[in-house]
Amino acid sequence: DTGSAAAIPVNPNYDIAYVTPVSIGTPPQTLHLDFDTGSSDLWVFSSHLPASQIRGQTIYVPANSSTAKLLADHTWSITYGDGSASRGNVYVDNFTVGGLTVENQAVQCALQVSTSFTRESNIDGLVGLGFSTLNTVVPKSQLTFFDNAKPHMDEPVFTADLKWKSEGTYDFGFIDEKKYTGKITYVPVNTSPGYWTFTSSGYAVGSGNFSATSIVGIADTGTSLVYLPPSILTAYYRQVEGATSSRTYGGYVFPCNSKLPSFTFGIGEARITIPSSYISYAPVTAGSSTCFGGLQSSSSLGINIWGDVALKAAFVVFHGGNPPTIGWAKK
Ligand SMILES: C[C@H](Cc1ccc(C(C)(C)C)cc1)[C@H](NN)c1nnnn1Cc1ccc2c(c1)OCO2
Repeated sequence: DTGSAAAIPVNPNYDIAYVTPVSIGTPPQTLHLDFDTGSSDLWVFSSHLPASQIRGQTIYVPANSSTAKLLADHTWSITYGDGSASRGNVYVDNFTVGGLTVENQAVQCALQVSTSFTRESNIDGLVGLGFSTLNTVVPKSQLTFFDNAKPHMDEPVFTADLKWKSEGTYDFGFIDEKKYTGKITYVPVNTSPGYWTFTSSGYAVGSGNFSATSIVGIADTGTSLVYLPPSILTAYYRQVEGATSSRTYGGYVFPCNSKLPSFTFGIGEARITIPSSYISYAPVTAGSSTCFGGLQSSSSLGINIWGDVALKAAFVVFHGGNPPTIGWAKK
C-alpha cells in the first residue's frame, strides 16, 4: 500500500505548523492533524473535551463511529518541550491518510488540552511519527500510525516535502523521484532517544567556509524553528546587522529589513542550504519591524532540533528499515 496527503501551513503568513487531513472511523470523520516526527502519540480533540477548551477545532466523536472501540482502562498524558500538554483516554478505530488505511489504530482522545492547543484553532490534534517507545499510553503503550502501516506498505518509508508558505506533501510507502533533485544522502539514525536522531557533518554561514563539526540533532516536523548550539548561532547572527539575543522575546531578533545570510548544513558529503527568507521567520508581534529568527539556540532544550525551517529546504526520507536511516536531498 501507499498514501499521499497534503501538508498545509496553518497560518498563511508564517509556517508555525503544517496540518494534514485524515479520516477516522465509520462513516469517516475528517480532522486536520499536525504530523510530528518528534513525538509518538496520535491524539485528537474529542467529544470528551469541555466546550471551554475548544475554539473552532474539529472534534472526533467516537460515539458516531461504528468501528470505534474503547480501549478500556487505558489513559495517556503528554507534556511537550514547549510546555504544551494534553491527556485523555484511548479508542481504536480505522485511520486513513491519503488513501492508506490502518484498522485498529490507537486514537487517543483528549479530555484536557493546554491553552496553547485551544488557541491553535486550525490544529485538531497530532500524529506522532517518532518511535513507538515514546508513546505515553498506560498500562500498554500503543504503536504509531507508521509502525502499524509499515507491514502493509510497498516500502517501510515516509517522506516529508514541506514548503515555505505553501502546501507540501507527506508520502507513505514510496519515494517520489519527481520531488527532489540529485541524489538522496542517507545517514544512520540513533533510535534510542525515540526521535529521528542523526548527526549532521557541519555548517556554513552564507558563502563562508564550511565548518566540519558533528551536530547531533533530531529531524522534527512538529517544531517550527531550528535550534542549534550557541556557538553556531553566534557565528550566524554576527553577520546580521542589529541582531541581538532578546530576553524579552526569548531568542535572537533583528530589524526585519536586515540582510540575512543563508545557512548551510552538512549531511555527510552533501549540503542543504536554508535560504535567508526562511530564517527571517516572523515579526515579534503583528506589524513590528523587529523580526524573530528561524535559527535559535538549543542551550535551554538539551537537544538540537532541525525543525520545519530546515526540513522545508529539503526532501526528507524517514526510512523505517532495520536499522532505520534518514535521507536528505535537495529539491
Ligand atoms: C513543540 C512541538 C510539539 C507541539 C506542536 C504544536 C503545538 C501547538 C499546536 C500548540 C503550536 C505545541 C507543541 C515539538 N514536537 N516534536 C516538541 N514536542 N516535545 N518537544 N518538542 C520539540 C521542542 C522542544 C522545546 C521547544 C520547542 C520544541 O519549541 C520551543 O521550545
